Amino acid sequence: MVRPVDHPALPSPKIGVLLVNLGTPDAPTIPAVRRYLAEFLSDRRVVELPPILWQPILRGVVLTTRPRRSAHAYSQIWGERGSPLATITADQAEALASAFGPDAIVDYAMRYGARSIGERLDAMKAAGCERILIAPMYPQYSGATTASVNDAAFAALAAMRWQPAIRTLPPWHDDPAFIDALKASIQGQIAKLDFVPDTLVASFHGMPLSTLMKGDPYHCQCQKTARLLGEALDRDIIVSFQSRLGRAQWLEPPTDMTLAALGAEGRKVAVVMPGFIADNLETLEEIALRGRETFIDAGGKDFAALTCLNADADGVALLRHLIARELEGWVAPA
Ligand SMILES: C=CC1=C(C)c2cc3[nH]c(cc4nc(cc5[nH]c(cc1n2)c(C)c5CCC(=O)O)C(CCC(=O)O)=C4C)c(C)c3C=C
Ligand SMILES: [Fe+2]
Ligand SMILES: [Fe+2]
Repeated sequence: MVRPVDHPALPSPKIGVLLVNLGTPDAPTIPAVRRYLAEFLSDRRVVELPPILWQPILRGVVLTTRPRRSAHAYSQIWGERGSPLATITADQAEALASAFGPDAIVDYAMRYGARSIGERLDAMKAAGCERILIAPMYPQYSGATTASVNDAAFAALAAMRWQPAIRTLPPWHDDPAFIDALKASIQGQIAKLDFVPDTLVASFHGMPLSTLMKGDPYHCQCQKTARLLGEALDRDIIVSFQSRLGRAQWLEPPTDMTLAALGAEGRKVAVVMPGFIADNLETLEEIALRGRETFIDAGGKDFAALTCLNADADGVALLRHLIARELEGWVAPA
């Protein structure tokens, strides 16, 4: 068959892997944080109130008060390369660049703010990706996180004439490889502390209690991660939920009250945050800085906030394992 001379050039077929995390402001400033929060908190997967009720509260109250406090929080954790969440996600993608063979492209995107999912999917398509794995970087599934990432990916696809084939990475909250990676990371970090923790707290990002009642599996998946981790480490783990926002009832118990009570009891505490695969504002500011303060103010002395798996060897090996399994049939096993 003869190809018309003006037929558009076609790149050779590739596989794409798109790591997607939450997103972060462009800068630790009030205007940048306001822009970020306006997009984030307008997502109906995140705040499920009808927009006619929520938007006046968001515009009139939340976006006039919260950005100042949040910008200050971000300024305390901002690094030379920017927001830790963005930097670590970039490092994870970089570390995986050649993990799935010469025909696979590994990239990353953010659900909110810069480096959007649509922009990166367009870039992958232009580079010849005919099959793409969307990999939301959340161990536990929730409508507000995993589903929101997948919605945004499929919305971007809706604008494409020639869509790539798509797979999405399932949650891995109970995957033995995740539990093993957490166990190794926690044991390694605890061995380097200058005290021996007698109490291990697993703090997860909170969600409104109503999401559990409506069938969101997030709460159960957090509990299961903590139970399996406790079994693997052969020790009790106290589960708590951080970052309550607004007046509605959230998942309980709250991490700040848990840490205050443990401080008052004189416990030696290590906090792990197995709901995040990369350190971010919630781990570095809310727990490592403010959580420590709460604990010390209540009378506690020994406190450690352990880091997430990040782009450390254990973290990269885990992501490689999870992604390789999902690419089965698309790329030959390594
Ligand atoms: C790990 C999963 C997360 C869930 C579940 C989640 C739910 C959720 N979050 C908010 C509101 C805010 N979250 C904020 C920051 C933030 N949230 C997550 C992850 C989850 N959120 C991360 C990783 C981060 C940090 C991002 C970074 O740049 O480092 C913020 C912004 C900061 C602040 O002002 O406190 C808000 C707001 C809701 C309402 C919600 C569930 C419905
Ligand atoms: Fe959040
Ligand atoms: Fe928070």
